[in-house]
Amino acid sequence: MLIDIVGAGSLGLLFGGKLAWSGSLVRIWSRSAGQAEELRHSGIHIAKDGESGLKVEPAHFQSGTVEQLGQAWETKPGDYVLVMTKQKDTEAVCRYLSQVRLPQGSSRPVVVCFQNGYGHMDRLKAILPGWTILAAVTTEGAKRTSFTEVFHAGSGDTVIGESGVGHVSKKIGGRWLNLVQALKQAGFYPVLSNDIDNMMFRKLLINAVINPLTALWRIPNGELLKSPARMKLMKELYEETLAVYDACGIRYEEDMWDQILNVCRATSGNTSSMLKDVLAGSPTEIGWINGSIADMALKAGVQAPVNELVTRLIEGIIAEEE
Ligand SMILES: NC(=O)C1=CN([C@@H]2O[C@H](COP(=O)(O)OP(=O)(O)OC[C@H]3O[C@@H](n4cnc5c(N)ncnc54)[C@H](OP(=O)(O)O)[C@@H]3O)[C@@H](O)[C@H]2O)C=CC1
Ligand SMILES: CC(C)(CO)C(=O)C(=O)O
Repeated sequence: MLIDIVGAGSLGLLFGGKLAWSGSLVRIWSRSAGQAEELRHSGIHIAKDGESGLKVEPAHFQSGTVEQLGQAWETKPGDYVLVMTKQKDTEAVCRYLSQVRLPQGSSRPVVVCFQNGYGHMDRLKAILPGWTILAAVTTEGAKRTSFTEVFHAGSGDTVIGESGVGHVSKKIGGRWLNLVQALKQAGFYPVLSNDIDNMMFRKLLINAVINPLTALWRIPNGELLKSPARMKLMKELYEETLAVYDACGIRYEEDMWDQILNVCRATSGNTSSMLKDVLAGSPTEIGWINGSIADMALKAGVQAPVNELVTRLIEGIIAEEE
C-alpha cells in the first residue's frame, strides 16, 4: 500500500514520519522545493516530551513538491492521499488532484481530509466527483518546528469515515482497513466511524468555544477557566452553537460543556491552533469554525450573533492588502 501525504506541515510530518518509520510506503509532497530538498537530505525528526524522539531516515520515504505528485501519479498513483493542508489551501489542492491524469485502468486514490472545521467536505466532493473522499477527525496534537522537525504535543484518537452519508447503521466492512492497520502500526489510534459528521460537529463545537477566545485574549487554553468573565463568554458561544445544532437536527452529547472544560484542562498549557495562526500573522480557520456555525444558523433561520461577532473580530486581526 502506498500513501501520499500532501502538506509537510505539523500533521503531515507527524503522520508521514511515523507511517514511514513503521514501514509503510510513504511519499510526502510539500509546497516548497526547499522543504522537499531538506526532507530528502535530513529526514524527519519527531520530538515528544519525556520520550527520546524518533529519527526517520530519508531512505525510508520519498519527498517532492506537490507538482511532482502529478508526475508520480501519472505512472504510480498512491492508494491513499492524506490531505494535511489548512482549510484555506485544501480546495486548491483538490482541484489540482482532479486534473492529474491517472494511468488507464488504475483506481483513484482514496482522499482523506484532516481539516478542523465544517463545510469543506461538500465543496471537496464537488471538486472531485466520483472520488472516494473520507473525513478524519484527529485529536493528535502536532507543531512543526522546522522544515524537518515536528513536536508531537499529545496523542489522541483519529476517527475516519465517509461524510455526508448520514448515520449508517450497517457495520463498516473491510474497506479502508489497510489504512487503519498502517496507522495502528505507526502508533496512532485510528477508528473507522459510520457517523463521522457527528464527530466533526463535536470537534467543531469544542473548537468554536475555545479557539476564537484564546486567540482574541492571547492565552493558553487552560487560562480560559481562570475568570468568570471568560467562562461567561465561553458559555454564550456554547449555548448559541447548541441552539444552532438543535435547529439543524444535529445530535450532541448531554455533557458537552463538561467535555469542553476537560479539553481546556487537558490542554491547559497549549496554544490553540487559532492563537498560533494569529501570533504567526497567518490566516486562521475561523471561517470554517465559527463562520460555518453562523452559515448553518442562517440556513436554518436562527440567529448566531456571538459566532458572527467572534468571526468578524478574528477576521479583522489580519489586514489583507487591497
Ligand atoms: N496540528 C494539529 O495538531 C492538528 C491540525 N488539524 C488540522 O489539520 C490541518 C493541517 O494543520 P497543520 O498541520 O497544523 O497545519 P500546518 O500549517 O502546520 O501545515 C499545513 C501545510 O500545508 C502546506 N501547504 C499549503 N498549501 C499547499 C499545497 N498547495 N501543496 C502542498 N502543501 C501545501 C503548508 O506549506 P508551507 O509551510 O510551505 O506553507 C504547510 O506545510 C488544519 O486544517 C488543522 O485544523 C487537526 C487536528 C490537529
Ligand atoms: C482542542 C484544541 C482547542 C486544542 O488546542 C484544538 O483542536 C485546536 O487548538 O485547534
